[in-house]
Amino acid sequence: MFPESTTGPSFEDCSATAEWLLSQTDIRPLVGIVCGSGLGGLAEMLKDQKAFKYSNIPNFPQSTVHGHAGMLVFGTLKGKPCVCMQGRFHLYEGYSIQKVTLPIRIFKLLGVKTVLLTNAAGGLNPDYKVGDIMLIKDHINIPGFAGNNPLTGPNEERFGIRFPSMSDAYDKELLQLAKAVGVELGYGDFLHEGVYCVLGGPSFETIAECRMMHKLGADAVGMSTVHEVIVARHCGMRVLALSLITNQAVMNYDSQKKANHEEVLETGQLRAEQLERLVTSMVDRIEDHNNV
Ligand SMILES: O=P(O)(O)O[C@H]1O[C@H](CO)[C@@H](O)[C@H]1O
Ligand code: HPA
Repeated sequence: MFPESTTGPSFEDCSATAEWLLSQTDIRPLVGIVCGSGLGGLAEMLKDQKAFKYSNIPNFPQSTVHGHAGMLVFGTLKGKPCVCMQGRFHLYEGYSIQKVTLPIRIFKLLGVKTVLLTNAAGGLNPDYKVGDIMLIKDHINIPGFAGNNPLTGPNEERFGIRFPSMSDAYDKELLQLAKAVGVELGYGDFLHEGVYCVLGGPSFETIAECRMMHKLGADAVGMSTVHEVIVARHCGMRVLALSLITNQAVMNYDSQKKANHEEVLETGQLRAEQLERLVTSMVDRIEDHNNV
């Protein structure tokens, strides 16, 4: 038997939430978007909006972090039906990892084929500058090393298999497309492809931890996204994820700099428009199919 804390919301709970949402709107989303810290402006790009406060959605957790509005917005982007989480959940908010990733399973049950995830992240790669965009090509799941994986517990076969691969987590076709679209938009000088490392938070990293992650091959660090990617891939949705480098991780003992959430939100505002353009152009160009 699995302990209660590792079972998470049931398939029936997820279905009930999806059915409730589908009964409230005619939009049948093919693309699901998750907005990172300070990046919620993306949701405003949706046309013909139908928005739900998280507090009004059955079984949904509540957003508790500044910069995460707590609204689920349905609408169209470039004519394509989308659903957008204006605010995500994080482990450090105290939710179980299954609850943190519940909306991704709801996306699946709503009919979503492709998930576009955004986040704010600290740059570990010395070549990255504040305001750069990193397309995520791979991840390092530090909580996962210690057994904190969203697929822990009995496997729900209706979503996916017990042991999903993660070597193909980030869709290569979408990555190529995002690079091409980024260059077309003139973002070539501040667009990278790199590895995202997730930590539990909410405390920011020590200098030694930043040095360790960089040595392990990580280019950016954050406290989200990876759990969502694992759940999205488990149920066969395609994934594109990108980080806005909102601050440079402190790697040097001589530095007076300290990571802080205000800087994260400020950088989000500075680059919001460019990020919105990139995501909108991607939505316009992606083809809607699964990639299991
Ligand atoms: O990953 P998102 O949700 O963008 O948020 C990032 O910003 C917060 C820290 O400032 C952390 O929650 C980190 O994960
Ligand atoms: N560390 C962890 N998470 C973050 C950071 C960071 O430096 N910046 C934005 N989210």
